Amino acid sequence: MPGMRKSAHYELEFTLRRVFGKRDFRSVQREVIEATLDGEDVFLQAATSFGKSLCYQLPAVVDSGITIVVSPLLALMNNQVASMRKANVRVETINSTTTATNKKRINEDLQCGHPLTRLLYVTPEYCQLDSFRKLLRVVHSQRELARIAVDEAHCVSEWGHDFRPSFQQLSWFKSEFPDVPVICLTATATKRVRNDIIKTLGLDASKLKMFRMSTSRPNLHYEVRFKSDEEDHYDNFLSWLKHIHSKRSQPDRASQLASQNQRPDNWPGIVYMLYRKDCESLAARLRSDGIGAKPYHAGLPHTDRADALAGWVANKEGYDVIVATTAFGMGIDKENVRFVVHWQIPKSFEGFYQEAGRAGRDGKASSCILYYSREDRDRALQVLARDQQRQPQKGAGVEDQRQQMIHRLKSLQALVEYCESTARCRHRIIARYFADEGETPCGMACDWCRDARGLVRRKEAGLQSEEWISTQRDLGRYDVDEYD
Ligand SMILES: Nc1ncnc2c1ncn2[C@@H]1O[C@H](COP(=O)(O)OP(=O)(O)OP(=O)(O)O)[C@@H](O)[C@H]1O
Repeated sequence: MPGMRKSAHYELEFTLRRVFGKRDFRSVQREVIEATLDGEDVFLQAATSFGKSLCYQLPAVVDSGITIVVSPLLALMNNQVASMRKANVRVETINSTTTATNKKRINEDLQCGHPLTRLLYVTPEYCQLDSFRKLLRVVHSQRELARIAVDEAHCVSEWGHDFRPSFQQLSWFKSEFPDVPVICLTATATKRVRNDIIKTLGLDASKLKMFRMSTSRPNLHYEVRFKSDEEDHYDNFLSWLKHIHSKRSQPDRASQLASQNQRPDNWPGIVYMLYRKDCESLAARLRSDGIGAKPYHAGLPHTDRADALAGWVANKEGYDVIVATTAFGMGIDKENVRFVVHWQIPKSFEGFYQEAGRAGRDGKASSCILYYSREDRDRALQVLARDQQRQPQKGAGVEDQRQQMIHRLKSLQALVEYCESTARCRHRIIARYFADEGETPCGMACDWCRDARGLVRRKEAGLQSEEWISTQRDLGRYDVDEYD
């Protein structure tokens, strides 16, 4: 069985340089890779942009057999597949956009029992199909099923209990193939979520190799901007962006950028919205003001989404800013994302950290701005209350769902505290949420550390008072649409 060979036999450094084009391993990458190659089950929790994917991609290249990667989002799968293909690794994905011809070709590769495919990205829903399971049994019988990687493993806990129950069925892998190592990777898991993932996947906690790294992203500049329903914060955002463009357009800077083949207005970023319809209208509004913006959400045709992602990744003119729902985010890897803006308070603390984590993956300073209003806070709480009412009151899984609701509420409350806080470094607040005891270097990389008094002033001027909010709430002013 792959994984029985000891990792010492593999040319890890050579493959890192030759195939992945990296000079050195980052901290613990080597240890994680060695553990999974030695056949251990592994749990890796590390900050966004740490380089978790390499920890299953490199073993897939050096080891024999195929690695199945369970991945939650289409954009993430396509992004990863594209980057592995650039490195000439045989990688495939089966998802809703795979053509019948390609699916047939991939299935035939599996059916022969000795697949040439090194990595196969699939959704948890696909893993439930009998036809796919049958093929995996064939591969396993030939000792060619190298390992199972569960990417963005927190989804097992966060989504598995309600709208994507297939995550809960992933225990099938361990019960069917106990000898095949599993590697779980996530940037965001509280202790409860970690335990839930381990239990759900049927892993033995006492044998599991656990690697927990810091959540800290010191190059991200966190900032909360305050707003209310009374005013449109579009102008605030637009003038901020235009100011950056104009600084980059000054003659010296512009000629420097031109010599590097860069445009002054290529300041790539993502604006996150809660509602699909708002993505299109905001992108159109930005375009009418001269910003190259494209919408991205699950309701758009696949071709439009693929075009938006490809143009943005390639820094193409007209594709500088993606206005997206959370369908775009988790795991997306583009190195020069200079800003992530949340147009409203996101649904969870984890979601906020994940999405903000798309910024600054090249290590350079990048802005993470969250526009916060108390009206949006109340809307988010209303959505939660409504979802709670819709839950079944009896039957299997009720207790799991109840616990899940409690977690969602706690996570949202923690994010509200993050937004309302004027007493602590934002990097520190994030570290505390994830019970991360390591260093949280900030310097001036958050609005509190930069100017705590100014923050208090802006908060007082920008937010509606709690009295006003509660009166409006009683009048039913914060009725909500469905989220994406
Ligand atoms: N050892 C390394 N040296 C240099 N760059 C690396 C190394 N390992 C990974 N990277 C790069 O770091 C970037 C982030 O890696 P990756 O996408 O795997 O992050 P991640 O940990 O999965 O983050 P997220 O949780 O945000 O998805 C990629 O561009 C990758 O090529």
